[in-house]
Order: sequence, then C-alpha cells, then structure tokens
Amino acid sequence: MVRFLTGWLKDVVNNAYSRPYVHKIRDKPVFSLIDAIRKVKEENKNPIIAEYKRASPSGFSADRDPIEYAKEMERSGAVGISVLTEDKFFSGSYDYLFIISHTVKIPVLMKDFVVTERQIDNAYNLGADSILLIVRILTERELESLILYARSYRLEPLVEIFDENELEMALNAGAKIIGVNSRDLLTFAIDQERVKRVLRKIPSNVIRVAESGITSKEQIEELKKYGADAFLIGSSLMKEPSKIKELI
Ligand SMILES: O=C(O)c1ccccc1NCC(=O)[C@H](O)[C@H](O)COP(=O)(O)O
Repeated sequence: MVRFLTGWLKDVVNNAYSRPYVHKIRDKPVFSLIDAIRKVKEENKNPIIAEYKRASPSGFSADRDPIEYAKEMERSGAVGISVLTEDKFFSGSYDYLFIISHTVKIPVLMKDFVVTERQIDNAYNLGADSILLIVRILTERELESLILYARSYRLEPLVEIFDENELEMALNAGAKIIGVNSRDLLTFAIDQERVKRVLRKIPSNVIRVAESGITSKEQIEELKKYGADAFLIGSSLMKEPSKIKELI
C-alpha cells in the first residue's frame, strides 16, 4: 500500500503503476553520482545536477533539444543530468532518458515518481545511473525495498525528502544520498528556509542535495553554509543553459 495521497499526487502515482516495461538491454557502465559529486567538490567547484524538464504541473514549460542541452551541461562541468521521464504531468519520456544517457559520460538520474520495481528495471535498461525515490509517496517498507532493488543494479537512489519526519524515514532506510526539495509537492510553494533547517540535520556522511528553486550563485553559497553538497537545478537552466557557468 502506498501512503495516503491526494490531488495530482494520487494521479501521478496511479499513472506510474501503469508504465510499461521497456524492452532494451543496458549497453553502458554505471557511473556513480556520489563519486562524481565528491570529485567535483574536491576541485572546489559546485556540483550541479542539471535537469532536463520540459513541463511541470506548476506551469513551467520549455522546449529544448535534449542532446544539445545535455552536451552543453556536460561541457560546462555539470556533475550529472537529471531527466524527467514522467509523461502525464511533466511531458517527460523514456526516450529522453535513453538519448541523454547515450550522449553524455556523466551520471544520469531518472527523475520520476518511482513506485514499482519495473520502473527501476526500465531506468537501468535505459542507461540511468541513479533514480529518484520520493519519500512522500512511499511507505517505509516500500522505500527500503526499492532502495535495495535499485542497489541490486548498482544504482544508488537519490532519496527525496520534505521535512524532518521524512529525513528520519530516509535515514532509517539507509539512504546514502538525500535531496531536500524546497518545493511543496502539493502546493508547489518554494521554501528555502525549510531546506536550510533540514539540511543541517542530515549527517555529514550522507551526500546532501538541495533541490528546486535555485537561480543564483548567492543561493548556492548560502545553501552550502547549511551543508549542501550538490544542487539540483531545472527551470533556470532549461530557460538559460549558459547560466550553468556562473553557478559552477
Ligand atoms: O517542477 C515542478 O514545478 C514540480 C511540481 C510539483 C512536483 C515536482 C516538481 N518538480 C520536480 C522537481 O523536483 C524539480 O523539477 C527539480 O527539483 C528542479 O527544480 P527547479 O530548479 O525549480 O525546476
């Protein structure tokens, strides 16, 4: 049983259960997102996970070529690329994941509302190096078992949390890389103060990712003071890809 869900989150999860199995065989190695983040930090640069997102339920939309975008992000030093594959609300697709993961040689994260092992099979077969697991939409048992299932493919999942309660669940489930989303998934409101509060409670042996609503270098520097190791940025890079140079 998934947790009690309302509004569009209920629809997005129902849709996730019906995603088809993709018949492909993985033909590339797995790149570790955690290792890549540590390496970029050692080089005194900001590890930016650049997101390929064409639309979102909060009204965002951008029409950008996935190959050009991914190449520019890699060339500019992004630590990884996050690819939205959710089709109904984000206009994502498995095709974008396959194309991008076969274009770049940096880790690629499958960003979706993962609730089934089949979605993880697809992520692996399509060339993803990590997947997102959102605590808000999973029970504790599901979170634990999906983490283990992803690891059976050597995909270390980015576990997304909202607050301290979800942090406890993520830590209990053994997450090694945790993202704190500043965007409330139901109201879409951005709250960076909550992110700072939660980030500083994450143990330093866990990789801490600040997610959503990041538009400037000043914000990144501020989030670093609270322990952020990496930054997941979608909208502002989709609108203006060259901005990545100033953020790194
Ligand atoms: O992007 C949205 O508007 C959104 C709305 C509701 C649920 C999730 C949503 N986005 C998923 C994400 O986590 C973001 O795409 C990602 O963190 C990047 O955020 P941003 O830089 O603000 O585009």
